[in-house]
Amino acid sequence: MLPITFSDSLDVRVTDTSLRDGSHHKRHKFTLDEARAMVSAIDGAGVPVIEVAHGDGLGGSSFNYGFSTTPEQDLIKVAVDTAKRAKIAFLMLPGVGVKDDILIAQDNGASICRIATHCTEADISVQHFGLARERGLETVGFLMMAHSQPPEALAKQARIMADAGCQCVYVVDSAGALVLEQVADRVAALVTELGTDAQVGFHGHENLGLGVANSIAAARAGAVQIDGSTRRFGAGAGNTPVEAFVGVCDKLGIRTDVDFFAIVDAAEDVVRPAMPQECLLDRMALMMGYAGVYSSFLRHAYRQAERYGVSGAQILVRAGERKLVGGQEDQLIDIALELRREAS
Ligand SMILES: C[C@H](O)CC(=O)C(=O)O
Ligand SMILES: [Mn+2]
Repeated sequence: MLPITFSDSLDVRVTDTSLRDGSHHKRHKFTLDEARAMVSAIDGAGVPVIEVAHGDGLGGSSFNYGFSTTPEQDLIKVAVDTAKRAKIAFLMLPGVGVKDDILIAQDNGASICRIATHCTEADISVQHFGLARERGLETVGFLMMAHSQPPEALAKQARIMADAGCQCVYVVDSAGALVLEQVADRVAALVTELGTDAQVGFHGHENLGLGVANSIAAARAGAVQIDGSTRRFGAGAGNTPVEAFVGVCDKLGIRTDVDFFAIVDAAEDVVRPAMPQECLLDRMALMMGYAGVYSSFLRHAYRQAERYGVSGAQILVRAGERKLVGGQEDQLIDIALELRREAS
């Protein structure tokens, strides 16, 4: 018996993460009005879960990651007040946020606690899952940069999260670097390891243009929770576009409970106007997918490239060579200085 139950009309539960992963693309500048409008439209289209937080999770508003225009807890409160059906989720990275942030988010009405760690460090999430379950929150675990580990290694990390109280462990393709079978193999390894102890989810990025295809591969391999962002509003080239994913699911007979026409309208009329620009599959984003670089480094790489007069694409390629992980944003400065030295 799986610990989370969905309605009978659902094969895959979609989580829209545009108000969290999109925060990277918007440099954490969401306003309360934008959050209200987006939640109203996305919830109205039937998306069952909406994630809201700073791009780097609760507590992310900082010099290293970028300061938020609106405190994330205020965004959560507005999302909870606006949503008629959707559950509101939040993300937290142990060390970026602290346990009190979880309690405040719950007081503000959020009901799903998503804890993210680098995919070799699930053990730092144990106390957070314990607290969340003790408080009656639904729990999700994120194994970030999942391309960097083979399926068996990821499955072992997923076991740590599940044993700590995580109800669904996600394969998180933070770099948009995984290709079809590589997603399916990782999801299948987690499904085998976790059995009925926890569900498996997938979070994709579009850096190689594979968000929808990879998400379908994940669903076919047994993932029952899939993330996307309406209009691809996310880091790098963006996330799996919810509206395209829902359309493809309709055609394949995979039930999501999301109304295709309503989510297409939401993407065009409400979400796009809140975006600073479209999320592009351009040179920089492609480098990230190809070199396996954390998608949220994109805006930081743009900034350092401009500041030091060097190639942003080269910064990203070197970040991939160095196998940088989330939290090492400051090393992009070192790389930019190195490139400038080499050019002089
Ligand atoms: C904190 C990251 O942005 C989480 C995420 O969405 C990813 O790794 O991808
Ligand atoms: Mn992401």
